[in-house]
Amino acid sequence: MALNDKTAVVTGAAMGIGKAMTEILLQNGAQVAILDVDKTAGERLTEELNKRYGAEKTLFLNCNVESEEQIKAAFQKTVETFGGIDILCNNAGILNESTWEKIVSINLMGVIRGTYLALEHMSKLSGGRGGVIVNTASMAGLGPLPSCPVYTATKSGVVGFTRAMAAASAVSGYGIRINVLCPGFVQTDLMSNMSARLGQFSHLADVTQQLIEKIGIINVSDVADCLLELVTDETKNGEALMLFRKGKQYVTFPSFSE
Ligand SMILES: NC(=O)c1ccc[n+]([C@@H]2O[C@H](COP(=O)([O-])OP(=O)(O)OC[C@H]3O[C@@H](n4cnc5c(N)ncnc54)[C@H](O)[C@@H]3O)[C@@H](O)[C@H]2O)c1
Ligand SMILES: CCCCC[C@H](O)/C=C/C=C\C=C\C=C\[C@@H](O)[C@@H](O)CCCC(=O)O
Repeated sequence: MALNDKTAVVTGAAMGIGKAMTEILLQNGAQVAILDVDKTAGERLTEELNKRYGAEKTLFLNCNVESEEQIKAAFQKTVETFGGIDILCNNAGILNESTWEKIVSINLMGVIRGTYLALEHMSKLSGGRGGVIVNTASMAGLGPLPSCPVYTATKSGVVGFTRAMAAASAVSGYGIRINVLCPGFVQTDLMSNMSARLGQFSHLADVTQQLIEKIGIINVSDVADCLLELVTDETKNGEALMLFRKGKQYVTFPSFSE
């Protein structure tokens, strides 16, 4: 998929991985709706991007992915502004085991909500032009992080949901490819104040730090490069792309069909 004049929606786009995703999509010719709950960070980023890419290429929408009303309005405004949606990056996510219901509400339910709303705008069965959805999970969605059991559960859920939706899309003829990114540890704010984020599991902070040192930390640009691969390679549907310091790898899952 060439990105010139394609329209992308990125959630959690104001900082970290989402910001890097937004930038690589703009660099490759797309126009981007920047959705984030942090109005100040979103407006600051949009002002910076407008200077580099032109105001006609970006649209900031203050949006909490926990809110059906807000995300519905954001998608509608995106369609009104750019004429449609071709790419969705369900990226917004948090880590704080003390508020585990919020992790579920944002990391898993927010991805489901965004995907289902995108179907209404993107599916060829409902007048859309098809496209691609990339969900941001984590390596924790492939193997458990003992210090973050609910975060692990949400990311495992995103992997499973993505693979099921990709199969459903292929069989149904939605014309939408759906893939999942599983980064290892990435240098962003989500990695700060780790002990506080672990809640009742803060006693496992040292174990987690040892894992961080073992697996290593990558940059947001490494994740953005993998996003671009999943967006532009039209052979990719139902794929889980894992990336960490040693490199990237498409995950092979058990097959029960043989
Ligand atoms: N940093 C890592 O090590 C790492 C590794 C693998 C996966 N991830 C995942 O990558 C995604 C992005 O994380 P990050 O590391 O860039 O974190 P970050 O904290 O740097 O950025 C997260 C962004 O999402 C926004 N956000 C938070 N809650 C929101 C909500 N309810 N609605 C809309 N926007 C919201 C924040 O305002 C922020 O701009 C998350 O899903 C995270 O779980 C992160
Ligand atoms: C406190 C920071 C949390 C960051 C969350 C973010 O999503 C990053 C996750 C990165 C990596 C997760 C790796 C999970 C690995 C598990 O499979 C673990 O059980 C592997 C143990 C490997 C070993 O000990 O050899």
